[in-house]
Amino acid sequence: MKFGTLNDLDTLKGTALLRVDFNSPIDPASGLILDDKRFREHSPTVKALEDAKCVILAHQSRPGKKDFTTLNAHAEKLGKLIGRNVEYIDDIFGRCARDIVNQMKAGDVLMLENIRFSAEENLKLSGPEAAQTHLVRRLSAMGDYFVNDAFGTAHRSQPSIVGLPFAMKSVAGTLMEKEVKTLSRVFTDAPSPVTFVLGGTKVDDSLDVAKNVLDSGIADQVMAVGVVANVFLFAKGINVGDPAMDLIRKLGYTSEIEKAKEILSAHGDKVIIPDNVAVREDGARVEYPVNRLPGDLPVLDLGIDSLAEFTGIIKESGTVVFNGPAGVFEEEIFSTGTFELLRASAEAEFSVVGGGHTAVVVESLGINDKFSHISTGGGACIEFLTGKKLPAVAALEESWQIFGNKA
Ligand SMILES: Nc1ncnc2c1ncn2[C@@H]1O[C@H](COP(=O)(O)OP(=O)(O)OP(=O)(O)O)[C@@H](O)[C@H]1O
Ligand SMILES: O=C(O)[C@H](O)COP(=O)(O)O
Repeated sequence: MKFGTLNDLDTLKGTALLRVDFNSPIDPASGLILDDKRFREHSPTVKALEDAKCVILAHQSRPGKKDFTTLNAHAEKLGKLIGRNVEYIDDIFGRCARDIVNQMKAGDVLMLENIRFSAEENLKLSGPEAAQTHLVRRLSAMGDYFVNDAFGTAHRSQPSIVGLPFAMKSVAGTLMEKEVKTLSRVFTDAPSPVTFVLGGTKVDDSLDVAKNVLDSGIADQVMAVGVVANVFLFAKGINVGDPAMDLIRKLGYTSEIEKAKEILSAHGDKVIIPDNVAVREDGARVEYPVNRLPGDLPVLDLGIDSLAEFTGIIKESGTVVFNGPAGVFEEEIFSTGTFELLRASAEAEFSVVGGGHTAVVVESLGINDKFSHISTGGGACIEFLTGKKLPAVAALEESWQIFGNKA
């Protein structure tokens, strides 16, 4: 099945409901939005809708979290970036929101309140169920068509993501289209050899990706770094020490060790694991071979010898997919592995970065232009790479079947 895009719509006039993902890091003290990547990435879609009355639906964080807040600053930031007035209203589908939408003129942009302020948006529902929520019924009555550009939220089965496509004609925005097309290339015509570098702390997701890409033959090799490497090392019978094991336990990943063992027994020769690592000893970076690690020191980065081996393999790769840092890069002495692996990956013919932390590092190193693609998705990108169809994509495809060719 295929989904519709902006090019498939007969007209980009009328009232467009545009779902974006502006969820961004926010400074708790000042309330300032600290990173505008997602704003920059959604701008082309907002611009493409310049003849429409553009009603933006977005979220910031989740209920219960400190950065769960209103979208006033988000409207301001978008306005500055696109050089147009973006009006913000502290309402989602109530009388005030409906009145203001009714008064909009072509070319106006309106940002509704954080859609997760509506309790229903925080439910996990199927598309048809979600289409029956008050939220979707009210919102769909306010627009002529729906544009989903929120790739970063594409892995959530929430009403604005999966319900609106069942209630009205819906298409993907330019960012959604670009993300799906580029990430799909990893599965289809990626230049070989294909190397996945999987690090960071999300061990369960990373092991799912590793299993999918090795079972299916998409990856020629998987490099494990960060906490993911520690789990593989332990699965291989290496004592990574108490601090690393405590962290694995604290993150709830003890059961992942079994999964890592299964991957190693099926594809052991294709899983590349560090031979030497860096630990903190008396406040300094000290390197050890993994089979001579002192049991009481935390493993915080790839060692230099393994780094040389890993960058060598990356340099021979046609495609590199990088998700999750190689160490505690926030501390300068443990940033070498992450920085150097990213610099090497940027040189590959086809280079893709996923994961919020990793994308921020790439931008701070000033090598963002060298990568073929830096995904705006954290969880969405990694779930895509596990080979599952994302709920947002499935809903857009269904929608195109239902409404696509009808006026
Ligand atoms: N060996 C290690 N021990 C402890 N923490 C580590 C280690 N290696 C990496 N990390 C930590 O992993 C964190 C990032 O992991 P995460 O899986 O969240 O990355 P990401 O997928 O790029 O980001 P996001 O969750 O924002 O999408 C960093 O804060 C880093 O300090
Ligand atoms: O940043 C993200 O991953 C998306 O905005 C989704 O946010 P969530 O994990 O709170 O659903």
